[in-house]
Amino acid sequence: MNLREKYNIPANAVITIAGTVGVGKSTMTEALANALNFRTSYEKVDSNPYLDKFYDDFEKWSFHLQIYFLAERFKEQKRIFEYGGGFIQDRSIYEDTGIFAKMHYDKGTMTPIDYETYTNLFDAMVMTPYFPHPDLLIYIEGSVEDIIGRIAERGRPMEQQTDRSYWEEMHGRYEDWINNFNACPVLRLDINDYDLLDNPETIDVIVERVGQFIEQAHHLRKGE
Ligand SMILES: Nc1ncnc2c1ncn2[C@@H]1O[C@H](COP(=O)(O)OP(=O)(O)O)[C@@H](O)[C@H]1O
Ligand SMILES: Nc1ncnc2c1ncn2[C@H]1C[C@H](O)[C@@H](COP(=O)(O)O)O1
Repeated sequence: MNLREKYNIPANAVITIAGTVGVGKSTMTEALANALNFRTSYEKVDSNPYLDKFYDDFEKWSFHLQIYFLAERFKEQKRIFEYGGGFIQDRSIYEDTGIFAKMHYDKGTMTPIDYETYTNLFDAMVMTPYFPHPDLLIYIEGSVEDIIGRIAERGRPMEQQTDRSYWEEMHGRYEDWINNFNACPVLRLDINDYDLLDNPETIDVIVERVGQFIEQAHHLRKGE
């Protein structure tokens, strides 16, 4: 019996991994997908034609980048649907609007008109009964110090040149966002409670928690 069957995780489940930049989403996506024998949906960074430009000039490129991400994530959503689920998704579509677009609008690096156009498009595409929400969102959290340390260690040049206050602001926004998030069930994981790099077997405990959580959420939905 494989891990997925052992912990009763449906073969068509869709699990999305959320959390601030550098917290460990891609690492978790890979480990969980391997453990469950699921497909992955990664956020591609190297082939993104706007990301470098955006980090150089937020005001000029924030709208273009959000539209690009929305299109990419929607294409991925379609792919997941076509396969009939069984996916681990690196970052949720909800963070694009709830964190990034809103933060740039609030900070004045996205104009009110652009923000309105973007949110109208987002709501028309995503916030409808026709858009399937994930079965579970795994939210990874950690201290701002640890996360900034990981961003530095990973060393993407565009992120290195970005002021520390950007990551601090984002970290605070994530806490508020997740406390009010209700589009699907949420399992919270603290980065101090597991270590996929030095102890890859800790994924077993995470899979067990995912199984229990999906089962619980299922019973809650049925009112049992
Ligand atoms: N458990 C861990 N312990 C220490 N470093 C980690 C751990 N998980 C991920 N990292 C490191 O943190 C950095 C960011 O991880 P990554 O998975 O790329 O984050 P994200 O996808 O959330 O931006 C990478 O350098 C990665 O190797
Ligand atoms: N919607 C977004 N707006 C601005 N920047 C974004 C958005 N989604 C992702 N990003 C950036 C943040 C990071 O620099 C890279 C990749 O994110 P990561 O959390 O490391 O997977 O893209």
